[in-house]
Amino acid sequence: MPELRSGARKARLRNKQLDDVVYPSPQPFDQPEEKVLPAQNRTGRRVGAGRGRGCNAKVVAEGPSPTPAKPTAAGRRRGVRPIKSDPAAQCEIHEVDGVGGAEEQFFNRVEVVADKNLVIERESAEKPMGVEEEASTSPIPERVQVGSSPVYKIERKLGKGGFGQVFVGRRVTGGTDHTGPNASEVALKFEHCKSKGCNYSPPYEWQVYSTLNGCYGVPGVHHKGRQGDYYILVMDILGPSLWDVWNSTGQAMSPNMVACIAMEALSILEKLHLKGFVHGDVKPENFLLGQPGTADEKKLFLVDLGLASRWKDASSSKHVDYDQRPDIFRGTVRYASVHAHLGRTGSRRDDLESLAYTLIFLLKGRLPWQGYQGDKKSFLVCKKKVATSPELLCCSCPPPFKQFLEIVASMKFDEEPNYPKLVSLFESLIEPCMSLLPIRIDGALKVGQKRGRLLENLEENEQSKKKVRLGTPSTQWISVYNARRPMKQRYHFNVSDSRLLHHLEKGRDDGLYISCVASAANLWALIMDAGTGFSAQVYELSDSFLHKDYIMRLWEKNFYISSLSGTANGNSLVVMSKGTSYTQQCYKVSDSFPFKWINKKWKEGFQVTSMTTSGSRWGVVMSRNSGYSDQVVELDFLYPSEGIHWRWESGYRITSTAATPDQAAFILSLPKRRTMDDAQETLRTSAFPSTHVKEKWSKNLYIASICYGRTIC
Ligand SMILES: Nc1ncnc2c1ncn2[C@@H]1O[C@H](COP(=O)(O)OP(=O)(O)OP(=O)(O)O)[C@@H](O)[C@H]1O
Repeated sequence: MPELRSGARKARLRNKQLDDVVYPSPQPFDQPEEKVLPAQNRTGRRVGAGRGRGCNAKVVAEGPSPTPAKPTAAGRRRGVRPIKSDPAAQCEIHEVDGVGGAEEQFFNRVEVVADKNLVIERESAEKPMGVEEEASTSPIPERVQVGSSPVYKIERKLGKGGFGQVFVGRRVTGGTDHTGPNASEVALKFEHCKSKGCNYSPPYEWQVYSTLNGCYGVPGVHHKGRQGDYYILVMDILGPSLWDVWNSTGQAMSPNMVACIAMEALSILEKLHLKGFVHGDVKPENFLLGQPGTADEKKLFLVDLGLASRWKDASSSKHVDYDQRPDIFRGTVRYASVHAHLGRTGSRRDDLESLAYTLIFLLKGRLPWQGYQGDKKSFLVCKKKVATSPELLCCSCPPPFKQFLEIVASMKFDEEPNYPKLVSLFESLIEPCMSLLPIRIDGALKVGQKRGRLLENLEENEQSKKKVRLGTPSTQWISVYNARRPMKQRYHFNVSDSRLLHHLEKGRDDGLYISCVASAANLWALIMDAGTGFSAQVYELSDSFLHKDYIMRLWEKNFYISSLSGTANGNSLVVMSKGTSYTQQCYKVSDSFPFKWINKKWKEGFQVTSMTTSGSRWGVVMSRNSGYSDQVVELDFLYPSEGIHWRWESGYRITSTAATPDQAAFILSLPKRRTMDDAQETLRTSAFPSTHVKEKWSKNLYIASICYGRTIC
């Protein structure tokens, strides 16, 4: 079966494919990949697309908890008291340090989310609303005249995307050229004014075309305006897309052909980037050749600027700021860069990574992440991309493709691509006789001329220092250290359930409270501090993740979750303390990282104060009055060192960490009050970092957060 995600998907296949071009019988993987649009587009276009399906998240406000068990005398005045893991005894609370919590407060505080079915909304192959439906109610006009344009008669359909339909427009009078304002034939892109991409204002793409008009490799736009219910763009007519060509040439292209495409695509992207834009949706369907039978028939063009965004601020000319919003995905799953999957602000490196996947697809006919279906598609595809080494992805490809991928996949967010060097990688694959080339490489030749030998050696050294994705997942301890005034800190690791009580009692006797807990291989790690500021502490070891009744009961007694950890086999250790600054708390358990929920709670004044995982599930605790003025998330399939460094530079510090066997998440916070010494360091170690901790202590750096899970690839 072809890779179709829904009936809607079928309907959206290009008319061109269905009507005009006769293909060899399709292979299971030969459907063009569908673009996924953000629910909220930073550029303001296509807001709302992709919404409405796939989100089963429920926020359940809980009713009153059962009456708490009466505290035992033994528990009174004790700072730390365990509650047995025996399920029958789970609700028995042995510690109470003054029972408080009026019902009102209790209700105020309770906001438990016990939903386990959160799916990533952006992944759903939701049919963008708009053109298709509107088309039936508002027929495409027979003649078009917008602004000062000549009158065009509408002829055959050239193509259709999620938002636009493109038709041939034949000039009714005059017009003798092939391209330009005086052309006899033009391409007319219709977008319905009610489509989500327009929302009664001209499509965002128009602004980009206006800024780029005349840019090398971008079709010229001659007129635009509204007629009836449609916004219409009049542009140069082009020929088949690389997707069409790939299909008509038996779904494989020669290295010579793909090398020409690589070089010319790079020169087009260079020009586009020079204008301050990134394309945001580089893929075979968006590269078109010139019209057959014209001088441009071997010339490459890049269309569809609907997802373009600025990498360089128009007024300041500075690079836009780094950010990560894991709920925002823009682009096409098959070709999107890993950073785009993870919701990082688009920059030049993303177009290049998408180009690498495009080239490898054209060459090999398949990418290893094709075939995933369903709500977790984007997650699974991204995971596969991270775990596929350039070596593996480019096996059977000539070496330049692997080199290209290695370079672009390890680029920094604000790094300027070395276009001449990238172009030159493919030179060895080009046939020497220019007139026989399947694609014209005029632009690439100009880019290549800039290249100097000296520069080349310099850059090669730089590249060799960079990390390349190895494709080998690894799990490690991630420990975070904060500078602070000297204090007593103690750690225990490889602690079995039965030894927990012993360590905690010993700590309590020495005036230490638990500041962090973590788990590896179903054994616990405990960090105990003298400087927590807590006045009382209880914990519960439970065979569920997380034990709602216990937490609610302790909330009622003015204890708040101060740390927690889950184990791979579904157990959890919840530590609740008095003496925190928190005034309200809520938590959520979810099957995928609950960024949407976190984002919603941020808006309500909550901040993440602890989080953990159990297998692939996440447990996130958020509190009001946490002492942070702002918070951000770094989420990745490996340790996101670059993102963390960007955040550090902006004053954020890691305040929570958690990792599954697939992903690591970091919460970074901006403290309301800056401390004198805000130094922070992180370590990743295969074994518990016992010797490292001692070294850090000698420098007054103390463990602030620790977890075990996915780090590197
Ligand atoms: N200038 C052109 N000349 C010829 N065909 C074109 C031209 N522009 C677009 N097309 C055809 O129309 C199709 C849809 O165009 P385009 O990608 O701009 O629409 P879209 O609705 O923005 O698509 P998407 O859903 O990818 O955002 C293209 O894939 C191509 O086949």
